[in-house]
Amino acid sequence: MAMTNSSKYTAYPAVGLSGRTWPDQRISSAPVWCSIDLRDGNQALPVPMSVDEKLEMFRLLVDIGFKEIEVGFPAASAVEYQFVRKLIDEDLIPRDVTIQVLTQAREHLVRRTFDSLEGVRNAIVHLYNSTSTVQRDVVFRKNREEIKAIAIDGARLVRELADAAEGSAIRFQYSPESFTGTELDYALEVCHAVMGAWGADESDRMIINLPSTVEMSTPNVFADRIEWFCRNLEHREAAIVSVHTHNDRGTAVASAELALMAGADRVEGALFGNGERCGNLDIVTMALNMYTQGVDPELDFSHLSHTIDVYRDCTRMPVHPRHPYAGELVYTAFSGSHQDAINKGMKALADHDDGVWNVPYLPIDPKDVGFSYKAIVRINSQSGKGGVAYVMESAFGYQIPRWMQPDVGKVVQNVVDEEGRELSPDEVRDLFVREYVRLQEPYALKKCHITWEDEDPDRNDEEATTITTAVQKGSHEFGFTARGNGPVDAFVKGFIRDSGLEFTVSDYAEHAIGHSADTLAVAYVKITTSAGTVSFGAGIDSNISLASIKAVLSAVNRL
Ligand SMILES: CC(=O)SCCNC(=O)CCNC(=O)[C@H](O)C(C)(C)COP(=O)(O)OP(=O)(O)OC[C@H]1O[C@@H](n2cnc3c(N)ncnc32)[C@H](O)[C@@H]1OP(=O)(O)O
Ligand SMILES: CC(C)C(=O)C(=O)O
Repeated sequence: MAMTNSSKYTAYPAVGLSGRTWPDQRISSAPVWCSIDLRDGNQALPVPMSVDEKLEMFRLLVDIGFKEIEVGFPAASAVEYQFVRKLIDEDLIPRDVTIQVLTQAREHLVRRTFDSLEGVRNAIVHLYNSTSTVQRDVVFRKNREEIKAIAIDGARLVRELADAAEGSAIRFQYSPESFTGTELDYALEVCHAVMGAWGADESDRMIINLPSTVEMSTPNVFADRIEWFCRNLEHREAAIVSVHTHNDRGTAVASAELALMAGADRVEGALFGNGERCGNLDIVTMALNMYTQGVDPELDFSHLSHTIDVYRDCTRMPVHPRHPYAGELVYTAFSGSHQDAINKGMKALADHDDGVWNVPYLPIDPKDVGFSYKAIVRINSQSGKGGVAYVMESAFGYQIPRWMQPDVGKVVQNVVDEEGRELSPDEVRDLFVREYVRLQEPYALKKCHITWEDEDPDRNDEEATTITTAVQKGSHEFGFTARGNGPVDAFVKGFIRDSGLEFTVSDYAEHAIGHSADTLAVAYVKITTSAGTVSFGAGIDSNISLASIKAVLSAVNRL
């Protein structure tokens, strides 16, 4: 059935903001971050966290560097209440961290919330009531004044209880919940009323948190709303403007980023975007977006796998393999042209590292978030020569020369096509060795002795090296002695003379693998027959001369 009912939805209204400034702004410093993993994240889980799981998550959030952490909705359940008590009773809150608790603007819930906070050093009490048109009409059946009165009554009670909480420094936060479904002027009116009830001023700033409880518009419209709100807020200096974006349209991060450009000071969100429905703003993504623009996010995600492990354990939620920065496939290229560019980019970086990360297809250095370069390139049927060369070099140290890469790429491509699966790095290496190195048919080198003549100004360089070999061909063994300008030249001359084959070595490269006593030499050759046929071979030996002779023989065997 086709989707023919779009007419039952209405378009979100534009703000009509003139002279908007946010499009020209840049995010140049970290906002105040508030983690809501233990509240909005938790309330959205099929199985909410236990007290122990909440504690494990709390410790992770502290380690990451959050200074404000919404730890729950203490009036909601025994676990929520007990967790707050545990943090306070067992003195588990670092001195530079402020816990935040959420409550509806309802008297019994506010009172219970304050009970949970008894003895706390610092806390933010976060009060909310829904102000949206639809909730006014269908949930509360109250008009604008009556809904505003809920907020004011709640705020007054919070002020009274906070004043009575001796020894505790309580700050205040108010959210006109469902802000995105609320007329802007009305949201502002309610926030002004709450500010008045709390007596917020520059020395005692309240947090006004503007949630896209349901994300309803493109991020630019949300940004317009935030800029409009900041412009029209009386006593802007008495408020910290915070945003709390949801991801119903898949743009929670963009909305929060544009909101910062539009004047917001603070951002609430959760690790990997956990939260109601399609989730909250993903703080990992937003922080790393800032980081990759050269801005210190003041949150530490340098051990992202540990963050993922704790998150999975506590929430029982997976992290999608394509999740920005964190998914297990986001640092991997399977496709040939990407692999080729990454291979060249990594090489360029190694050759002249000026401290600036600039590798194609990799917006962040995986090492900055604790991942290795191991899986940057993986080999399947979409892969190309550059990818194969990258795997061979990064995993095993083989520097396959550019002129040989297309041939090796084709060999690997044929196998992945045939097998219809990914090849592991070990399988790629084994295939290379099988195909180019370990070839004993039809010719196998049995013996090889090389001598050089002493330095002699009258010496003919063309004849300076003498080689004596024994070569097996099937059941027949033949040997030759030949002279040349080096071992390869001497071997080729003798071999051509005795085997009757006609070829020249048209390309040659060599390098060492490993260190000190374990060093091996690898040689690569391309030979071209008199008929124009080309063949590639490689040789490995602790002796570089033998490695190159073996490479020639491998290329001959592959003809
Ligand atoms: C957008 C957000 O994420 S907001 C956070 C939401 N989080 C949660 O809801 C999780 C925690 N909440 C809970 O555990 C429960 O809802 C509780 C314990 C807070 C309250 O539970 P209950 O009293 O059983 O009520 P319930 O949750 O069904 O709430 C609905 C009632 O609260 C009323 N209500 C909701 N908010 C308010 C408010 N600010 N002021 C007055 N009444 C309110 C509703 O109108 C409704 O009233 P009705 O019963 O007369 O129709
Ligand atoms: C309580 C508020 C901030 C909330 O969670 C929301 O509106 O999504």
